[in-house]
Amino acid sequence: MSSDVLDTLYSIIMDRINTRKEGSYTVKLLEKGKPYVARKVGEEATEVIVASLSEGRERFISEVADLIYHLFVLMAIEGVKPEEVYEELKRRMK
Ligand SMILES: N=c1c2ncn([C@@H]3O[C@H](COP(=O)(O)OP(=O)(O)OP(=O)(O)O)[C@@H](O)[C@H]3O)c2ncn1[C@@H]1O[C@H](COP(=O)(O)O)[C@@H](O)[C@H]1O
Repeated sequence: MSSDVLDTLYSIIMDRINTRKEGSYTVKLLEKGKPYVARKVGEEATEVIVASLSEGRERFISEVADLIYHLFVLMAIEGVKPEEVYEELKRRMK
């Protein structure tokens, strides 16, 4: 997965948060609050597990994408940029 795609996704999420664009799912999530978004990340992770165990490759890819999107919305709420996570991952590289 290219980090360009992840960086672009994060930029779009930040744009939605800053402009409060009408009809935006990201804004809808934001309005529900951090605990809701955090729970949503948990739900999406569970859906990844179910897809992995019983729903096939395409469904698994789709659920991973859902998880990444919701995780990025939670990161935006926490004020954590993807670069900070990349740095942490790089630090762990052996
Ligand atoms: N990558 C995504 C993305 N992945 C998943 N989703 C949404 O996440 C939801 C997940 O589905 P669920 O069934 O779990 O949730 P739901 O029943 O729709 O909603 P809940 O009431 O449970 O919260 C769906 O509504 C999807 O449309 C996404 N929504 C937006 N994006 C990206 O975010 C950008 C901004 O989107 P908007 O904020 O909608 O403009 C888009 O350009 C995309 O790049």
